Amino acid sequence: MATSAEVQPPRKLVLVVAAALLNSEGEVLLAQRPKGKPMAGLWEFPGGKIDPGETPEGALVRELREELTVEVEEQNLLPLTFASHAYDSFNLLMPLYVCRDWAGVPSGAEGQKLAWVDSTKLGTYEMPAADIPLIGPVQSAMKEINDVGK
Ligand SMILES: Nc1nc2c([nH]c(=O)n2[C@H]2C[C@H](O)[C@@H](COP(=O)(O)OP(=O)(O)OP(=O)(O)O)O2)c(=O)[nH]1
Repeated sequence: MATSAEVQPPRKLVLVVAAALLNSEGEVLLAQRPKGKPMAGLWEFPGGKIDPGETPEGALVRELREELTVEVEEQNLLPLTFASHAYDSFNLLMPLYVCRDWAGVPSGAEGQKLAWVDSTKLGTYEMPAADIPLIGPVQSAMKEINDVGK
């Protein structure tokens, strides 16, 4: 006999897209999830859900404009890695892009705090569980870019 736990509907797959914005100081931008949102207070890579019919890159350009007031060209979004994580209520799939070129100065248009973080401090910010495996690849990308700049 099946128990109620066994007949839970399958968790839905939520597609989110995010960016590691890297500045000329060799830092990456993190945004703090605002109060009232799930996972409020945690630090994340800017981005958001992909709307129906959008490409991931199109969604990311839109999200960066809405959240940070910066303009990014799709050609400046370079795929880095992805997060795949089973949260309690949904499965997250989130491609992560590196972006080093944008127009404007990032500001938290939705009231979110922003932090430019150097590679050694990245692990000290509390992030969503899905983001933990992203820290290593982002640090490697930062190191590679900073080494080339020396
Ligand atoms: N942007 C972003 N979202 C992340 C990260 N890590 C992570 O688990 N998430 C999760 C948190 C949310 O459940 C989901 C993003 O959804 P969201 O609610 O912020 O997206 P959205 O901007 O479309 O917001 P909304 O329209 O639903 O208010 O992905 C990350 O690094 N960046």
